Amino acid sequence: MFAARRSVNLFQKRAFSASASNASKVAVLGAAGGIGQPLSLLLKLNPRVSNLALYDIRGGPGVAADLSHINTHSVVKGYNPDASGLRDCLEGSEIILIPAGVPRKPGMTRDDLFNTNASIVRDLAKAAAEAAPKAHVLVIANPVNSTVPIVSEVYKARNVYDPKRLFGVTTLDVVRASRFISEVQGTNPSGEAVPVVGGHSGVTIVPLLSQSNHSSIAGQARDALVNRIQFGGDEVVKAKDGAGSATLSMAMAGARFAESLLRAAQGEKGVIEPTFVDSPLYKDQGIDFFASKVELGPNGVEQIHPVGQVNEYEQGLLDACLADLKKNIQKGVDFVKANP
Ligand SMILES: NC(=O)c1ccc[n+]([C@@H]2O[C@H](COP(=O)([O-])OP(=O)(O)OC[C@H]3O[C@@H](n4cnc5c(N)ncnc54)[C@H](O)[C@@H]3O)[C@@H](O)[C@H]2O)c1
Ligand SMILES: O=C(O)C[C@H](O)C(=O)O
Repeated sequence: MFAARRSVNLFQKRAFSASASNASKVAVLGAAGGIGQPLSLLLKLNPRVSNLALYDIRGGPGVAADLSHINTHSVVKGYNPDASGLRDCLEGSEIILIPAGVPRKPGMTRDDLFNTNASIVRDLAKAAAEAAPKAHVLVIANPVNSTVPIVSEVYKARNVYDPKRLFGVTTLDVVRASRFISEVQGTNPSGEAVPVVGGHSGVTIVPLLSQSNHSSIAGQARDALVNRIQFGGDEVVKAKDGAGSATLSMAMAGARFAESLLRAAQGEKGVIEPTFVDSPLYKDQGIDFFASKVELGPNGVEQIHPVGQVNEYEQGLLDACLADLKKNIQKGVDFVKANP
């Protein structure tokens, strides 16, 4: 009892010192949605967040009023798309998370969302480039392989592009990978780390089991596990049966990534997350964005880790990934060029 009380007190002290010296405004665009609501809840519980700004085309102020009753120190405010709602939401933000956009229904690919989500992300990026050009932008809206290049093109057109501050959120892929491998191996998922590189859709999701604790998994067991990690999103889409895709696990993954960025911004060294960023790794093949482990720092990307040693099977996965990724990225770039 005494020990429990003591650890709560220590947590509160740490929480206070982090917030006292570091005011961090975090904005969520699409905050009233399936991801937006639980993500905003987790951010409200994060002592590193001082201001939480919640925007949606409908429902932002309602979600904000609800969360604002939670007795953590951050101030929560909701915004509607009236005259200056989006701008006010964005101004002063250190981190902008974008889960705004439609989710998949059974039978759809993430690319099938492009026609709707491309313009949503483009317009939000335009507003962010104007109101908070130095914020870290975390793109959750699918298809991530294309929406991240859309944001970069919008920022480039306004001469405010900083490749170190733009992130496609691929955290859910490693969250799933560690969970799925733990189920197969009967281990604790928190002790499992499976690097996942490439992009965020189907075959562009490349798990590197040879770099995990279970490098000897082979044959059908390996194929089944790789397939489950690559198509884990489909499992949820199917189970929700028309009511959307992963929201709760995604909220956890998005909150974890935001927390990692805040830890790095507040001076912690060696914070590493997988993320889809402007990357030198395959630029020689015309592929400007790639997900791999990235060390985060106060200015965003500190160091992009290479893919590392892969086996022949994984090289095959990578080859398939790169072919698709190139097309997905180009589609985003072309969209902004044709629809600035
Ligand atoms: N990166 C990932 O790993 C990952 C994981 C899960 C889902 N997603 C994607 O996240 C997106 C959102 O999923 P969801 O389940 O939360 O969908 P949802 O439909 O439940 O919520 C989307 C929200 O966005 C809002 N919105 C729409 N247009 C907007 C605009 N112009 N400005 C602000 N808000 C706007 C809607 O009002 C809604 O509240 C989808 O594209 C989905 O595919 C990505
Ligand atoms: O599968 C989806 O469409 C949503 C998301 O990208 C996921 O991986 O769960």
